Amino acid sequence: MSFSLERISQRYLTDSGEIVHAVEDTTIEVDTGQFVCVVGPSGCGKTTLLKILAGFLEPTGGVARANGVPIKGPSWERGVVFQAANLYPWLTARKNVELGLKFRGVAADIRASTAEACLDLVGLGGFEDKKPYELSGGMQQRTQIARVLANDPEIILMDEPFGALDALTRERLQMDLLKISRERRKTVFFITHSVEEAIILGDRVLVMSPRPGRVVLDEKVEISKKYGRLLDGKELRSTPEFTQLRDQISDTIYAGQASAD
Ligand SMILES: Nc1ncnc2c1ncn2[C@@H]1O[C@H](COP(=O)(O)OP(=O)(O)OP(=O)(O)O)[C@@H](O)[C@H]1O
Repeated sequence: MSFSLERISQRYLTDSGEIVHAVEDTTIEVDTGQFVCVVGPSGCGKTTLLKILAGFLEPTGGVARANGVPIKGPSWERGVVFQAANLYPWLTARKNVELGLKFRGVAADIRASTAEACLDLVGLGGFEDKKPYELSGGMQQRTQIARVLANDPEIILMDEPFGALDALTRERLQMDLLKISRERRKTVFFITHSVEEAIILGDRVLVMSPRPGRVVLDEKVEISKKYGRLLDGKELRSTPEFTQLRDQISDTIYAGQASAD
């Protein structure tokens, strides 16, 4: 499923009566199966765009569409993964993953087999009956991803999903996510503060300016294509193309920050 943000602007009215101009006239078009990463300074409106795509927020200007249809509210077709896993502590991993299907009235046996398959997919086979407190942070995050995958969304919206994880777990989850999104041809909108993570995961990296946020750089990542196969994170990082792109993206972020100061 493709999606688009067309001339989106977002102004928030704060409790103190101040108007915060978070996003300004931003247009982004993303094709089915594309993995788009968004980077930019804190407060530039990344989460705002994700909330609009999720249907949690109606923009004050412009229109968001999924497959050409205006987004009017949340939908199972668009799954959201946040930085914190937000699992229900009294439910097992399996029951947490089943929850969305339960709300949709899916039969118990199908719920159970779907949850099992999704937990297996994220490497949590054997942990189905553990409660969140019995799982590590990385495992909880895997459970959250399994919960979203169980709904089989066409679009996955991810807000710093690996930000709180240690480097090793983060790298493992990055590779798992890449594999799953490619195999299942999901369209992914992925927010991160890590320029390296954006290049490793993205087919495309968008850089946003400081508030009011706009897209100031939109770069295709074609390093693996050039080498004729999918490179893993370590291989990718050691190519000159990676270093060049990382510097270009970082320079764009810093230049935007410097002009905002
Ligand atoms: N509900 C709200 N009411 C008022 N202001 C808000 C609201 N939500 C966000 N903002 C403001 O809008 C701006 C953009 O916020 P947003 O969370 O989209 O940025 P972000 O790029 O995701 O930031 P970060 O990288 O720190 O998560 C910020 O200045 C924020 O304070």
